[in-house]
Amino acid sequence: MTAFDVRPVTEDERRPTYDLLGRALHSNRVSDTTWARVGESWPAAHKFGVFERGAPIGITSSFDTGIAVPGGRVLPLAAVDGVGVRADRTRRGVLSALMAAQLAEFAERGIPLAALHASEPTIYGRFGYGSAALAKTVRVARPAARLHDRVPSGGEVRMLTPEEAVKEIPGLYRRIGLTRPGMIERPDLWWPTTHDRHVGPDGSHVVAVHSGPEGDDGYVVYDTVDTRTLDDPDAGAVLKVRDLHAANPVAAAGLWRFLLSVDLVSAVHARHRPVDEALAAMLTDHRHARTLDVEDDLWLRPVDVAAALDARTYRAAEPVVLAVTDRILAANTGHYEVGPDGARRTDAAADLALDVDTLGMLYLGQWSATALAQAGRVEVRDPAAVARADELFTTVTAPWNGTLF
Ligand SMILES: CC(=O)SCCNC(=O)CCNC(=O)[C@H](O)C(C)(C)COP(=O)(O)OP(=O)(O)OC[C@H]1O[C@@H](n2cnc3c(N)ncnc32)[C@H](O)[C@@H]1OP(=O)(O)O
Repeated sequence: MTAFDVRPVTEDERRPTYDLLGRALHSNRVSDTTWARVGESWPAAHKFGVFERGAPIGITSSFDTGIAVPGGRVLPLAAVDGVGVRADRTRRGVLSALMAAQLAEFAERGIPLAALHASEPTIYGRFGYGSAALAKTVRVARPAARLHDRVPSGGEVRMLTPEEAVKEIPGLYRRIGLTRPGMIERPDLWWPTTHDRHVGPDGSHVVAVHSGPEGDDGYVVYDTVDTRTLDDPDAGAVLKVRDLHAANPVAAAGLWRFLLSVDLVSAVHARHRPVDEALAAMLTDHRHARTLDVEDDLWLRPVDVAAALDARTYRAAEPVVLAVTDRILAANTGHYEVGPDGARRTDAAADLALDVDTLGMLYLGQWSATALAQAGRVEVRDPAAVARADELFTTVTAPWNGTLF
């Protein structure tokens, strides 16, 4: 493999590296107008590039934020929001060099966890990222879907103007808080593309807010796609949910009740929803809410294994000793005792052995130790330890990220 010279991106290289990423992801070259709007979301900080004759051929980017872990603590997170290699320079180790440099920098800065959304699931395991939270795509039939009588009710829904949405939604997301393991804080630099997310590229998105006795406590961003054709003039529109967060069950029910009440809509389509969202259970006939797909959502990389393991809570069970192998950040390789009192390094013999990417899969509670052992990802040295690890790592609420970055 060729050794590539990885270095931090400079201020002047922000736009060329943004263009490189856009090209790698097959989006159109960014116009001056778009760059004026989204450029501030692409600072030089925390970006690494590989360059040839002054031009970037590979780029990796991240921003600092916080992630909720089981038990509710919010840990520093490096959110990897862009990785791309120029098409004529792929498969010769550019990404590998970028990832190694980026992970070393995260470790040096003492960041315990890194995360990303993967364009393809085969890429990131080798760098220690594991598929840690899944998400589902759900399609609700309209007007057939009806909420049953006992679904919580109360409060009201009001629609915002685009200007109000841009102003109010960041604060509302913050106030709603990180209600599930895997959710992240959305820093200021994430929001400028809110013009695209919350207003829509051409003002096509709708934002509605739910208010309860304590004030605003939930919101939904959606747009509609007209599916009528000459052959099917009654097809109506499909309402696509882009972003929906609620602080409590009344707000969640109120937002879904609103979505299901919008006229001239034949289906409500929501991608990237929590796998255990109770929508089907809210309906009189739960077949009117079909899960179309379950896909990998958040990929998590323990950067400081000891700190990450010690930061989450565990359910009551006898401790287990994990032997963790990390081929990139070698300092993580070692044995860790994990129990209800936390986690610490140990010299004791290991009950279970796993690579650091599998630890990423286990960490937020999405995958059980049993499933990971059955899949050959956890090597079982003491069979009794598998059930203990299941109990320790299980979470009542499924993890979910819910933020596109
Ligand atoms: C977090 C995000 O931003 S997700 C978006 C990721 N970006 C994209 O998908 C844009 C399009 N793709 C690209 O830019 C590039 O192909 C990248 C970034 C995915 C890979 O970059 P490369 O420089 O080719 O990766 P590199 O040469 O270091 O490959 C490392 C290993 O991963 C494998 N690999 C890399 N990309 C892929 C892929 N798309 N599918 C399967 N294997 C892959 C390589 O074969 C190599 O395997 P090996 O170690 O067994 O030899």
